Amino acid sequence: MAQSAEPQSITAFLFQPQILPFFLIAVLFTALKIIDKTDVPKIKNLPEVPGIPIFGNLFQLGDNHAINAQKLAQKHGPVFQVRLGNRRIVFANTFESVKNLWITNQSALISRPTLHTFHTVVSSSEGFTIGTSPWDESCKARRKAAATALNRPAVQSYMPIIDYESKKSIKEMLEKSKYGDVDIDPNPYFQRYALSTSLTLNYGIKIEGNVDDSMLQEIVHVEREISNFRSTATNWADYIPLMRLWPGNNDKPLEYKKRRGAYMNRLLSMLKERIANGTDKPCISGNVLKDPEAKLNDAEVMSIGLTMVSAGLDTVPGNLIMTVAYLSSPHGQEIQARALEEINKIYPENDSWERCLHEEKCEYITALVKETLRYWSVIPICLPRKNIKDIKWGDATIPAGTSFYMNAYGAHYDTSHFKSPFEFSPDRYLTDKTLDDASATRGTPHYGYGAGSRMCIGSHLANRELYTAFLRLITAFEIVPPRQKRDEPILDCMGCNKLPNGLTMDPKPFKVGLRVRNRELVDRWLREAEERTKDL
Ligand code: HEM
Repeated sequence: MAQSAEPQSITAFLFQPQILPFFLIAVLFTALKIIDKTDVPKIKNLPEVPGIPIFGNLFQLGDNHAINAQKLAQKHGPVFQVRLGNRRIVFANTFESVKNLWITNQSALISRPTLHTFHTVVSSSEGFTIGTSPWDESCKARRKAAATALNRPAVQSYMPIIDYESKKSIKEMLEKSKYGDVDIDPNPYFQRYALSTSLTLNYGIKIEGNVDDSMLQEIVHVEREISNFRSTATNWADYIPLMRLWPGNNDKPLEYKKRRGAYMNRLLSMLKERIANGTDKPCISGNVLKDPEAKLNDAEVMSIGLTMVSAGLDTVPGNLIMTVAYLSSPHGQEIQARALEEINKIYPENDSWERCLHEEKCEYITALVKETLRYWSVIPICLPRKNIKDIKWGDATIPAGTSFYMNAYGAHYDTSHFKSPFEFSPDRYLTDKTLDDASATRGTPHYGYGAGSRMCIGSHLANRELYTAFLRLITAFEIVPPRQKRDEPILDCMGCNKLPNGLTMDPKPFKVGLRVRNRELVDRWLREAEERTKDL
């Protein structure tokens, strides 16, 4: 009797009007303490941006993490810690701090964190790409296989594909612009250029149709949506587990997962069918599937396929078309004139279209490619990393298991490293007489491809795609502003982006005019490329 009366009396005590408010506050406080725990405790001696319970610094970083983190760095220093929901994140915001953490500490900073929306929802059946995989034996094997297939000599052997695809895009641009009479949006031509190149490399299957090809449009659309699920800024449910319970929270990710699964499985079955019929063409996944010694299982072959389809799809066209936009501006006219002069000096016989397949002799175009990768910073917050060993930063020890975000935009617009970073200036990357920025030509030129142990393994391929496209576009066309004011591009790296909190830049639509420089010559270059690639 006495035992059953005791709890009742405690309840009665707590529910007294003068006690209840204190009791509720205590309950709330304890609940907050439990929910509000971060994966990694506060790191001592590392500046911290003060945040609020549950959300941490999500509101301060807002819908443009790159710009807002750069502003926070002015107050808290180049490297600081924030809390995004229950995650502790170390942000690096300057060129030097990225170099120290990503390059000097590359063996420690080799893994990637997993995030709920992308890893648990979108990737539950097809698995992760290489760039989203934590470091383990499987990731190592996939990365090695893909890196071997994308190394410099391998990429040289793919130049016929780049020859074919760039010819095809320029030919279609000529036709759609009615040889310069109509302004056009260059984006779809370069989306096909990038995707068809990757599909040919990986599956031996190219996009046969024009830019309205339905498979092209489906893949471009779905991969863009999925890249937003990968963004470190858009999905608050990644950081606040309670938000995952919100009805409908997973509907969109699940829809796109299904749509992606459909074309990924179709591409793999097409390849397997061709292998069975003996009609397949040499390609990366085909080589793995046919190799009896291959150490990769089916899931790993799918992961390489996912990587090849997605990795260059937003990045190559984003860089290409935004520099085409810039070239149409008044300063862009000067850059085109300079580039053309340099190309004509090296290739007085007008054979640059063919020679660029074997050599990269025009230093000015190489510099234009580098400046493109810096200025447009198409992945403003680089793919996230996680350290597998403690890392020292000043007096702080950042424990293994912490997530790191590289503010590539902040590093590219760091005035202590780049002179006049807001100017688009290929000259800063010329090695001789270095006109305006000596520091940029030493060591790592930019972080467009990331840095260190998990740096982009597609950079040789992407560089060749960009170099070939710029050289061919500049020799074929005078790129001029559009006729209508409303079609004019926005020429700053943040203003031009439809989706500043996405993983990759999504350029706002614009048009340019393309005046053919010498129709006879362009027709000849197109014919020759067609002849060279007729068996592809
Ligand atoms: C201009 C085009 C491209 C840009 C700007 C770009 C940029 C990047 C960046 C910033 C990273 C993260 C690196 C890091 O964490 O340090 C990355 C990773 C990666 N990229 Fe690219 N990329 C491009 C094209 C490509 C292409 C064409 C491919 C392959 C076909 C590719 C394959 C990869 C892979 C596999 C990774 C993951 C590496 C890893 O996690 O170990 N990329 N890329």
